[in-house]
Amino acid sequence: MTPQLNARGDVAVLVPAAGAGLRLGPGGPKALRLLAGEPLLVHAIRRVVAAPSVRMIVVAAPAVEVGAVRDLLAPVAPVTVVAGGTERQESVSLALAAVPAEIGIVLVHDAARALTPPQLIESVAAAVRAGSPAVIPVLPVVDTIKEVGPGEIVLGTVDRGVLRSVQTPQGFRHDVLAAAHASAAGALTDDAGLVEKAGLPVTCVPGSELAMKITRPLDLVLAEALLHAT
Ligand SMILES: Nc1ccn([C@@H]2O[C@H](COP(=O)(O)OP(=O)(O)OP(=O)(O)O)[C@@H](O)[C@H]2O)c(=O)n1
Ligand SMILES: C[C@](O)(CO)[C@H](O)COP(=O)(O)O
Repeated sequence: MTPQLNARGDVAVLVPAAGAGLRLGPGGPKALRLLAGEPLLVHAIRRVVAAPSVRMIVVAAPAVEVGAVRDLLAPVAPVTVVAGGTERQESVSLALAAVPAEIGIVLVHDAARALTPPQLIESVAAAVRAGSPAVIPVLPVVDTIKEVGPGEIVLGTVDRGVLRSVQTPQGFRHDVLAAAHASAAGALTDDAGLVEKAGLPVTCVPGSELAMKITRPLDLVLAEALLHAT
């Protein structure tokens, strides 16, 4: 039986999944690439549907794959599938348009972070519910970070104590995310960046190693190992 969403939940999760996956190399859209025999998107959605607050899931799929993605996800969860855009930001905007006004909290979650645990989805949603207009999960930066100039000459060492590596799901009050996307000028790599530009506070909560983004070929190998270790 298909797992059901919580009709009393207060959270919609937008899942941008329309990217090409160029950094992963040839093999088709990244969200449909296989991890332990199943598409990354299936792994991601299975974890989203297991989060008790989630009432609605909207997937932005590659335009030519919308029908196939509907069929793929039908046994996994009740999802709305829309065609994504050429940039991640456009895919998120198109998915957001499908969310009814009465859902108060909207999370944006990369299909590429396929192993993100349901608990992280809940902790981001809880922080928005507690009053933060925008919430991001973060991890400390573990490498020494250098600023470099022309000719790859080091200009200086950045204080990594003030840096964070940012993950998804990123959580927002619905009105805040809608306003940020409506006034977005120029593409940014994450949704919280749009809210920062609007001058609103963005709150950090602890992220998860399992929410790693599958970006390059080695990440698929690591994800497969993590899948078997958890
Ligand atoms: N036009 C786009 C671009 C990206 N994404 C989604 O945004 C998430 C984060 O993007 P990234 O990991 O960079 O994926 P790709 O854009 O596919 O990767 P690449 O830059 O290597 O092509 C992914 O789930 C991806 O499918 C999207 O929905 N629409
Ligand atoms: C949203 C994101 O996953 C947060 O780390 C990231 O910014 C996506 O960036 P990408 O360049 O599209 O991979």
